[in-house]
Amino acid sequence: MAAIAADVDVERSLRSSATGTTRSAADGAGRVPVIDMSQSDAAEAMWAAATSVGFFTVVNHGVPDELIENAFASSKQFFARDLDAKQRESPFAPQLNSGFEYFSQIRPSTGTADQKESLQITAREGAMDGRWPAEPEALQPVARAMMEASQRLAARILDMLEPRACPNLAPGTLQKSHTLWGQGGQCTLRLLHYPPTAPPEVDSGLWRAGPHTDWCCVTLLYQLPGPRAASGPIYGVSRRWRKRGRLTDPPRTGHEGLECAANPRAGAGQSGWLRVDPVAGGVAVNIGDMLSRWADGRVLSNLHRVRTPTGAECGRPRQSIAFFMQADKEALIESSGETITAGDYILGRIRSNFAAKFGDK
Ligand SMILES: O=C(O)CCC(=O)C(=O)O
Ligand SMILES: [Fe+2]
Repeated sequence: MAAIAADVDVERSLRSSATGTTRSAADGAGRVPVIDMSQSDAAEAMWAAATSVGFFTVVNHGVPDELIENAFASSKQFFARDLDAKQRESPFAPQLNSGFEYFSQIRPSTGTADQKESLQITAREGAMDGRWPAEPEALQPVARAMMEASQRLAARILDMLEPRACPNLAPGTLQKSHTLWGQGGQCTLRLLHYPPTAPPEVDSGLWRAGPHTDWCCVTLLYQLPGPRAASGPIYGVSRRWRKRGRLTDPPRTGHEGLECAANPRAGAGQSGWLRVDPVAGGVAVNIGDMLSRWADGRVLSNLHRVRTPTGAECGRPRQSIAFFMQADKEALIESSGETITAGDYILGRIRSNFAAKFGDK
């Protein structure tokens, strides 16, 4: 499977350079583009973002504020439970990409376990049987609703990118290839919790999430502060800060730390890491390897990572929610390189991150 090996090699090649520098946001360079989905030029702006940094934030995206808030609340309650209960009620099934995992994802770029716990919910028939946690009770219905709203948004995004990214596909192919809860379903909602880090662990060589590319077509990444923190037309910046002319550096909450960089395949070398700080009312979006393959490289996935907290950020947790738009198992990802089913592709990438869970050496 040359396709899988090539994509994993991009991550592995970072081992010696994974600690590249973070560009300061003070000069405005630290922000990824914000795209207003309600504007008529949204598709144009999205194409520009997808073919440069590969990361952007969408606003007016249609996912209800209250749903996002409820999802974060249920997630918080779930992670506050005993480790034993989480493991017992939601056993991790690596081949299904489903269940609860605790400090067990080893990124090829680092060789160390991400400092996080996560609940993976894959929308395939039977995948969550015996894996839905009993508490909080609201988690299952909220997660299902989040999946539906996220899949709708991701489908809109794919529709907007498809004519330029995959001109040879029949219109609508991308969105039709991503279904929820069928036998071949592979879309995954991931609730993430990065526990507080104590100052001595800083510079330990550990990452909240080591540098990687995503395996999917597109990822929607919900960050905190959530929707209600928006207080004015300049997304993510409170009135008080705007008055003082501080447009690019809103108050820190400790939930920050996500950074992105261009894919080394872009040929521009390592261009440096940009901050993808939470934008109130916005959802961060990034291009994954599956879309990049389908588009024959017309769009590139990007690297991203969650750095370890420093200074005053220490002692604070990070919560995020990711939705991975991954094509159904039988979907054929055709490219000029190798044609591979989406099922084989995802399985290969899971294996590269959870080798021990498969009993691999
Ligand atoms: O928590 C985050 O923001 C990043 C999560 C992520 O990149 C992933 O799970 O693939
Ligand atoms: Fe990711």
